This record gives sequence, C-alpha cells and structure tokens, in this order.
Amino acid sequence: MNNGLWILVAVVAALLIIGLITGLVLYRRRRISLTAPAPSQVEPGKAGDRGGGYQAGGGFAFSEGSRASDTATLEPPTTPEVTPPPVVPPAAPEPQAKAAPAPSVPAAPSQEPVTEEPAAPQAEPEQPAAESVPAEAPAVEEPAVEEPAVEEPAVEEEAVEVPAVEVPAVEPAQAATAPPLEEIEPTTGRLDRLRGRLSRSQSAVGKSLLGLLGGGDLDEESWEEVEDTLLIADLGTATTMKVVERLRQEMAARSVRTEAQARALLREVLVDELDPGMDRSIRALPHANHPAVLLVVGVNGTGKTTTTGKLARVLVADGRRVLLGAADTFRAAAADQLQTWGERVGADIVRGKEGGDPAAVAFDAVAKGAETGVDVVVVDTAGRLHTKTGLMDELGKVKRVIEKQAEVDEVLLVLDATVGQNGLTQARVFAEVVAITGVALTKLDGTAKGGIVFQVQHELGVPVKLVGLGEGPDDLAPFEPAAFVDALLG
Ligand SMILES: Nc1nc2c(ncn2[C@@H]2O[C@H](COP(=O)(O)OP(=O)(O)OP(=O)(O)O)[C@@H](O)[C@H]2O)c(=O)[nH]1
Repeated sequence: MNNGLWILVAVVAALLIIGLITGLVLYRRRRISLTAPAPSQVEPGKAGDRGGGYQAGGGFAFSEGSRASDTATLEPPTTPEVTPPPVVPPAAPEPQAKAAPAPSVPAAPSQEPVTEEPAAPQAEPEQPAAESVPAEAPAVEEPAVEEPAVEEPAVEEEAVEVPAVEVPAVEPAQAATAPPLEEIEPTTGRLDRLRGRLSRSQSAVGKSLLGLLGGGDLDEESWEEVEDTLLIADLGTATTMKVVERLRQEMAARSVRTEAQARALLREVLVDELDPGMDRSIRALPHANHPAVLLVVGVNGTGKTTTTGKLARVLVADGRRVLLGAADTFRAAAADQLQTWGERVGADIVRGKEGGDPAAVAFDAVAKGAETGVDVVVVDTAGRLHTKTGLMDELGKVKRVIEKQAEVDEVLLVLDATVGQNGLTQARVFAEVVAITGVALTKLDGTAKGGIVFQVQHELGVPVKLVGLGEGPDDLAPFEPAAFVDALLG
C-alpha cells in the first residue's frame, strides 16, 4: 500500500471518530432535557430561584433551595477526591434491561407501622459507639460549632454526642470493584411512559364518575354515589365535599348534558383541586459553595430507599454528581440496598456501622459531598415509626445536625399510596418534626386510591412532587396534576 492510501485511510478513520463523538454528544443532549440554569434565568442564592427550576417536556424540574444556605460555613469544594463523575451510557431506546432489576427488598408491613417495635440495640446507638472512638476518630471532620442549647430543648446530650461519639461510626464506602454502569431511562416523558400503570388502577374511578355525571341532571341518589366514589378513591371528606359542591354548581350553570361535557368539567374541577400552580421542582441544584441537600423521610416500607435510588438515577441522567448518605443505620440491608443503587449509576455513598448514629452519617455525607464537590447529597433515613417519639426526635436531630453545615434544601416525605388514610396520619406526624417540602407518593401503580394525592396536598399544604409507578429502577415520574387527572379519567 502506498503512502497516499495510508493517508486516505487515516483521514477516513479520523472522520468516523469525529462523527461518532458528535453523534453521541447530540444524542445525550436530546436524552437529558434538564440543563443547568442559564445565568440570566437563575442566579444562585436569589430568593426568586424558588420554582425557577428547569422543566422541559414533562421532565423533572430541579431548582436551587432558596433559603439562607449560601451563608453556610463550608469551604468551596477543593480538589475532588476519589469520586469520579458518573459516566452513564446513553439510554437505549428500548426499556430498561432486565439484567439489572431493582434491588429487591421484601416489603415491610407498611400498613401496620404502629405496632412494630424497633430493635432493642438500635434505640441507643450512642453506647456501643462510645467504645469505638479512639481508633477511627481522626478521619472525620467535626462540626465547628456546638449545637446551641436553644435548638435542642428535647434532647439535651446531643451537643456532645454528635461530634465526639457517633462520627467514627461512619464509613465512606467506595466500591472496590465497581460494577458496570447502567443505562438510565430518559427523564422526559416519564409520566407518559408510565401512565398506563396509573390508568390501570385508577380508571374504574373515572369510569364510574363519568357514568354518573354524563347523563346530565342528577338526582340526590346519584350525587350520593358520586360522593361515595370519590370517598372510596381516598379523596377524603373535605375534598370530596368541595368537589361535589363545585360540580353541582357548574353542572347547572353550564347545562352539562353529555359525557364529553361532564368529562371536561370533572377534569377542570379535579385539576384545580390539585393546585397546578404549586412549585413541584426538586430543590436539588447546588449552591455556590456547597451541594444541595435532600433528606428522604418516611415510615419503613413506604419505598424511601427505592425512591432515593430512583431519584439519584434521575439526577445522574441530568448530569449531576450525586452522593448518597445511608442514614438508615438501623438496618444494614438498607445501606447495602442504597449502595447497590449508587453503584449502578456511579454515585458514591457514605454509610455507617449498623446501630451507629444516623445523624453522624448524615453529617459526614454532607461534609464529604462538599469536600468532593458533588452537586447534590441525598440522605436516606431509617423507617421511622411515627408513634415512637424518641425515634421522631432523632429524625429532627438528623436534620439539625446536617444544618450545622448546610441548609437542608428539600425534605421529601415518602408515602405509600396503598395505605390510604394511614399515610395521612404518618404525614401529619412527620410534618411536626421536620418541615416537609415535598411528597413522593409511591406504589400508585398498585392502587385505585390515588385520591390520596388530593388529601396529602390539602392537609399538608405541601405539593406531591414525585410519584412511584413501579418497582423498576426508572419507574419514578414527576407529578403533573393534569396528566394525573387524565389517567384517573381514563
Ligand atoms: N409497586 C411498587 N413498589 C414499590 C414502589 N416504590 C417502592 N416499592 C417497593 O416497596 C418495597 C419497599 O421499598 P423500600 O425502598 O425498601 O422501602 P423503605 O421505606 O426504604 O423501607 P425501610 O428500609 O424498611 O425503611 C420494595 O419492595 C420496593 O420495590 C412503587 O412505586 N411501586
């Protein structure tokens, strides 16, 4: 072969490589619709950022927490440590490969959280931890400020406990042999993709409502049936009364006669009731000098760990560097489960010893997140038994200890839609302990009681931001009132 031919071959090869790279870049841009805020649109730290998150084509919306977190004492991230930026292969057009099923954990008895007792040694993590102080203490950064007494009316010993005792229990976990990274389903159009699952369980409600309303003039008996249908779907008494009252007025005023008219009216009333103007963005965008911090709370078995893992995938697909904090130290399997979720998408994890102090793990996760320059730290907490005051106090402590370093931008309450009213009771208790900023409603694929969405928002005044629609790793969607009502009406 002469030189000319070799040059030609080299040129063709170079062109092919350039073409491939360009194609890959364009493909990734199309797949991930969320982009970093343009400076003109969102300025870090501005109060106006709240709700100014980006949302494209039914994708997830992220925003920057609006509170005083920029005043936190953390130094700007220095040289990133071991955590490599996640490099996730582009999503294939077909559904998630079966080779990588969601970590499977037997469902905890979420319907009866009240009766479950915590394991005895877990209630007092401080005692064993105190003995393990000397060996590992130097590795962990301690909080610079003692927790002010005024912040800790209920748990007096905390100021001493947190820095000195629990921190050594934390073990930053690095995957020794990292498994191959997984593909992540596109983050856009998730609710469309998963709508079928919602419809399957909900459409009976819609059909029965439309059957009743579609005929025009309703007698009292029919209105009672409408009421019953809404109550059975778990809309709750207050919302049901409000919806029926408005339907009665509007049906008369608009002379509704056909099923199409009834459907349009019902849709309008239900969507309004879901308050579509609420800010449903996830406050997961980093601050100028430290990562965003998300705390995931909820009763055991609701799907906290699964939702944390799914959310990490969405964030990674959005190009964010994510660190997971496994503050569920009560159950070693929970940390293992979270670690597996992290490894699958290249998210690092900080976990603690079983029975260690969850607050110490959370603290260290945020510290490590800042040190390694990640965008967002997502902290999974233990399944709290909402009747156990001590455990709820501890959840409050987790939040306060994190706040020694940085504001918690988002407190996501995970509720299991299948437990109905019980979920609301849980929500109220959690809301008293930590200021919930959003709700992730899981297992909506398996219940006709999606009406709980209305109650949760109505009762807590907090938006449902995410919905879980299956056990698959990418079966998490942003909550969209109109799409939800459409699925409800079939
Ligand atoms: N069908 C369905 N199952 C879900 C969904 N979300 C979570 N699950 C399942 O619910 C079960 C419990 O999920 P976990 O994430 O372990 O719950 P948890 O709240 O972390 O539980 P603890 O670790 O015990 O506190 C698992 O089997 C999940 O696969 C969902 O949206 N739909």
